[in-house]
Parts: sequence; C-alpha cells; structure tokens
Amino acid sequence: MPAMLTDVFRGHPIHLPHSHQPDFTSLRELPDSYSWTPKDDILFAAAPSPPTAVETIPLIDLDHPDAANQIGHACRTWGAFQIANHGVPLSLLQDVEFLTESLFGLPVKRKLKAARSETGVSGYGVARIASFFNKQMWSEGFTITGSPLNDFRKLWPQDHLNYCDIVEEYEERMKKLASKLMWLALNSLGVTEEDVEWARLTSDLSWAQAALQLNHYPVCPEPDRAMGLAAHTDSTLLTILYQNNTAGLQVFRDDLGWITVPPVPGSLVVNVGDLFHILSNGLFKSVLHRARVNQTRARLSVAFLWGPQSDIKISPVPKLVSPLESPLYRSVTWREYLQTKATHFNKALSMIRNHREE
Ligand SMILES: O=C(O)CCC(=O)C(=O)O
Ligand SMILES: [Fe+2]
Repeated sequence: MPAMLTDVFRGHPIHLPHSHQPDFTSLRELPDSYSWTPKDDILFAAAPSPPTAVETIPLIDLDHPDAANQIGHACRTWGAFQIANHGVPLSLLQDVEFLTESLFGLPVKRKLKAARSETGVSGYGVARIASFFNKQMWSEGFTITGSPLNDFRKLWPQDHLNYCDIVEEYEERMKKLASKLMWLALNSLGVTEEDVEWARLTSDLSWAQAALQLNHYPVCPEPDRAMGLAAHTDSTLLTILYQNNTAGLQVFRDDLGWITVPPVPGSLVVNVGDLFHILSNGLFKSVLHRARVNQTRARLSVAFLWGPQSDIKISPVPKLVSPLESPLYRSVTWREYLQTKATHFNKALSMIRNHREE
C-alpha cells in the first residue's frame, strides 16, 4: 500500500552499513561512537527536569464526556497525551509486545536476513534519523510498511503467519483509533467534516496510510552518556505509541525541559506530528521527543505512524486562519513533506512556513 513512503526514502538512503549494528548484549562498556555530548545534540542536556517534577502529559479517559476538550487542550499545551479506555484489547497489546520482544530476541544473523536495504524503508536496521547525527543510537528498529509477510518469513520460517495476523489486526485497530482521535481534537477547535473534506469519516478510511515502527532499547552499561533515539518530531498527522513497562520516552517543553512519560499499563501515548501542526495552523504542537535508555531493563516501543495518502494536500484549515493574516504554512503533501524532512530534518517545518510581513 504505502509505496510512496518507500519511494521517498529511496531517494534518501541511509549510508550506514547494517553490519555496524553491534550485538548489544556483548558490550560491557559504551563504545566511543555511542557516547553523546551536548556537541552531538544541542538538546542532549537541555534543561533536564528535576526528578521530582510532578507535571507530565495528561492521561485522558476516552469514555469521559469531556474527552474532546481534554485532548484539544493536551494538543495545544504538550502536543502529546496518554489515553485509557481506547478500546484496543489488552490481549492485542500483549501480542504486539510479544511479537516485538521475540523479533529483537532473535540472533543478530537472523535479524540481518530481513535487513532494510539501503534504498528501502521496511525491515530491520538502525533508526532512520541516524544519518543526521555523528553518534550512534543505543537501539535497533524494525519498520513495517504494507504486508510484513516477506520479512517475517525470513525471521520466523515456521510461524510467520501468526505474527502477520497480529500486525494486521493491530494496524486495523490503530487506523480507526487514530482517525477518532484526530476528529476529537479537531472538533474541540470547532472544525467539522465540511472543513476537511479529504479526511471524512468514511468506513474504509482509504484516505489514510500508516507504517509501524518497532523499537528496542537494550540494557545499556552507561545510560547517562547514551541516547536511545535522539530528539525529533514525527512527520505524521498523529503517532500512537505503545511502550512496555519501562520508562524512557521523554517529551520536551520549552518551559519545563525534558519530561519523562511514565508507562501506564494498558494505555497508549499519542503524539501530535508535524502534519497535524500544519493542519491546525500551528495551534497543535508537534511534540519534540526522544528515548533514553537504562542499565537494568530493556525497553520496547511500537509506533503507529499515521498520515494521509501521498497526494493529499495538507494546508491549515481556513477556519483556523485569522482573516487578517496568511496561513502559517503553505500547503504540502505527505510525500513532499517527507522529502523536506529527509533533507532538513528538524528544520523541515520552518522550510514550509509562510513568512509574514511584520
Ligand atoms: O521509543 C519511544 O518511546 C519513541 C519512539 C519514537 O519516537 C519513534 O519511533 O518515532
Ligand atoms: Fe517519534
């Protein structure tokens, strides 16, 4: 299905040989190439929040009558929130966690059989954003776009079909949940289906597409100097993230610094991505986030990266633009945006911003 995601990344290969992927379990010390300093990422040590900080992203009960307003408020202030009573069965979350754990638990040689090709997007490999940094990240990933059948057959010659079923069911559930969340957030701004025609709540939701990103952050001998996944915003409309019961995800707030998102069993984390920021004319924040690692427990996460079909033009909803001003961003397709992101990374949003006369 998402041939376009593949096409875009084909033009921007990652020049990191996968054979450099170490067997993390064998490392007793942090190699120099994995040791980060503020020089490697200006946000590395930016305003670390005190350990006693009480504030973190809200946990919103989707069954609460005021859920839409709570979501809208969270999108404006944090660009992220957690959800409970989301309707995704706990057993499915457990299945996805089991799949992720067994995938990364395979011997390195087996995982490399499904290595992402230099020009591809699906498969096993380092974080896609790795090419923007001099230092390596303490993590390994696996990206699924379209059917995982071919890759899964290489990983699990015997029982790949079971794993394919789990992915299919998970993606189906996530797709519905993502559009529900998007509309709750938009409704909180007074935006209705007439205002965003391409995103109508049709039963097949065929205007949307997605990728699934599985992440593994192994136990790390020197976590304070290591980085699991460096600071970035997602290029999506929304990202729905499942994390296992090990903390590591942090979100950045200008006024508070880095804030840890504590795992809440059974809940899901939702991130506003860059496209939703554009659609909301800047009202919703696309959240800057990263993953840290620790010395005692491996961490897993599963990110459902969700956006529109390749050629849909995303532009600020006219209702959200003041009549006296031009929209904050010019219109852009997901394809074009991913291309801009692949070249300019965290500066991509500013590249498509309309510069207003002061
Ligand atoms: O592991 C996490 O918590 C974050 C993952 C993430 O940000 C991503 O895959 O884009
Ligand atoms: Fe992310």
